[in-house]
Amino acid sequence: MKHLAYLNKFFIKYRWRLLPGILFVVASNIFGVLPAQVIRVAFDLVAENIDLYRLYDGFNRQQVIYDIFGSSLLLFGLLVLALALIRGMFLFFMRQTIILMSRHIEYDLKNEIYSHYQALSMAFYRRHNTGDLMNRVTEDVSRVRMYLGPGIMYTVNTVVLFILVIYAMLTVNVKLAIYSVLPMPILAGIIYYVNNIINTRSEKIQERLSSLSGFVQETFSGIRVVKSYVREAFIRKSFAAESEDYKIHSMELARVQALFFPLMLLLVGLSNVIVLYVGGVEVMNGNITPGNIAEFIVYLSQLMFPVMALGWVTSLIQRAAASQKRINEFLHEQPEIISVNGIKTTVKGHIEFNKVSFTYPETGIKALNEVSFSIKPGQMLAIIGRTGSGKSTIANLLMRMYDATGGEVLIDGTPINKLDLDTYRSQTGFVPQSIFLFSDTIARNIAFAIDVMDMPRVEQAAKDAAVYNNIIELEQGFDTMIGERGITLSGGQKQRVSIARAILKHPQIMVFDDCLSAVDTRTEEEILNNLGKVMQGKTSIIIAHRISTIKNADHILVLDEGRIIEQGNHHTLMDKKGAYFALYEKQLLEEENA
Ligand SMILES: Nc1ncnc2c1ncn2[C@@H]1O[C@H](COP(=O)(O)OP(=O)(O)OP(=O)(O)O)[C@@H](O)[C@H]1O
Repeated sequence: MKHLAYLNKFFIKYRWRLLPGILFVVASNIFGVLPAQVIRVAFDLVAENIDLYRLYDGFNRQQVIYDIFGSSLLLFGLLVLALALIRGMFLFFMRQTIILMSRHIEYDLKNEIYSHYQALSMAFYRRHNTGDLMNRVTEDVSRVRMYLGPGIMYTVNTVVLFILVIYAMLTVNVKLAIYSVLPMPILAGIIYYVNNIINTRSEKIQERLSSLSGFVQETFSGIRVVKSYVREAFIRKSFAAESEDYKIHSMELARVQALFFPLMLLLVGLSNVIVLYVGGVEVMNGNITPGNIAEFIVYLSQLMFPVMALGWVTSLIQRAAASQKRINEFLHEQPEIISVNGIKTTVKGHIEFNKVSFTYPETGIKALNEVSFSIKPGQMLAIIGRTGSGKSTIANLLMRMYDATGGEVLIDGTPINKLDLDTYRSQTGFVPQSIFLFSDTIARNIAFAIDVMDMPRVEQAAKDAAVYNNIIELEQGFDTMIGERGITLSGGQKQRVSIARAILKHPQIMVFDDCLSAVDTRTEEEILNNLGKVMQGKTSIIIAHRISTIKNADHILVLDEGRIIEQGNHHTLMDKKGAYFALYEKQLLEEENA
């Protein structure tokens, strides 16, 4: 329950919805209880008047008595109707305040979680899968809303109705009141017990559903692999097995649910029988009137819902508490990458790595080991090395996706973690190794860094990235949808759109992480030439596998197992006749053979 205390701030924020809401609940219940008393009076009136009517049998007056009797019954009928209408009005306002409040809080909570997610660092995203992140912002928030809306509404409703009805019962006849509410605690207990079973089973179903949708999502994302390996039948079988599991759990739930209502009706029926029997005896003893029995039956029917709600709301609150616990776990996660009072400055582009080491927190893999180098504004740094040698890790540290675990990364002489994160990142451009494009138009993908679309800038960026001609050849040009809802670009086109997206920013520091691998050498040369112009006076870091890509760089680092094994420019490295030279020879040979 303590986890739900987190939501109290929202109750304060929306107090002017909650407080009137509670008043409306009370008012609707008062008008819900009153009709029972009107019915009792009407019932007794009928009993009395029938006797009176018979007494005047054969007299002229009998018709007058009949008329008075008829019109007073009509009056009672109208009174019951009016009370029901007033109750209905308050019920409407009750929902309009409390349920609407829960929707407002749901909206606030979702936004709060989402923006917190955005503040969290890469390591957090590595630790948790996307399904989990999505579930907490959708499923868990929905459960919490059930507590905020129906949970609170029915709890107040139950308490108020209980007090009013039990009080009304006790004022009529204590003995009858005790007898008729006797089965109620049993009813509430059973409902609570059955509800818990239902919830545990629902939870299992939910888990199965998540795993089923995860399975479907993955197999459709990888549909090309599935088809090319002719694994459709195998995947279908796995899907059927997952569905079977889901079906079994759903059927188990349906069995319990099927028992639920008959059991409840049995206990309610039992209460009615007790009222009729004990009430009948009391009427015969002259302690109560037959109208009181009718009144009691109405009370009992009114109590039925709160008793049901009691069990339901209890388990609903338990589930909401479990969900809020999960939400709080994420909300209390602190971003590892922070910049408190960071320096907001214009970056010139002087980069220095001073004995930088880095170990990935998730795996404990030491990806960089005392790496030192320096590069001045306007220069191009190239990084080459075997796969897994730590090249992308340098890019990650430069973009401050992670902080170095040893040594220092300095930007214009200032430690990178002293700079304001957003200001710094807004002056850097990054083209990641695994290209990610949004399911949107090409233009909007390229213009991702800016708030207002600027077509001339988009077109220029596309030209610089040597993808302009490919785009205008498409039927809808820059307005062509790409991604899941649109066309599929080739690997090289995707890389170039991604480069255009970074170029458009005109950043002071640009990092290209192996993003020319799917581009042919001629186009690569064109892009590098354009970059030379765009990045004049700015710093670029190019990670590559081909020497042809980097041979014109001002400084080249050769990495191996997280260490720099050679550095210099193309000529000095060639003269060394070391690892770089060997790689060059090897690639030259491969090219000749090709
Ligand atoms: N996010 C991560 N979490 C844990 N370990 C990682 C992560 N990213 C990389 N590594 C590990 O760190 C080491 C260096 O990886 P890195 O991606 O920097 O190599 P790379 O030189 O860029 O390789 P490639 O040329 O194949 O892209 C590898 O052993 C890799 O398994």
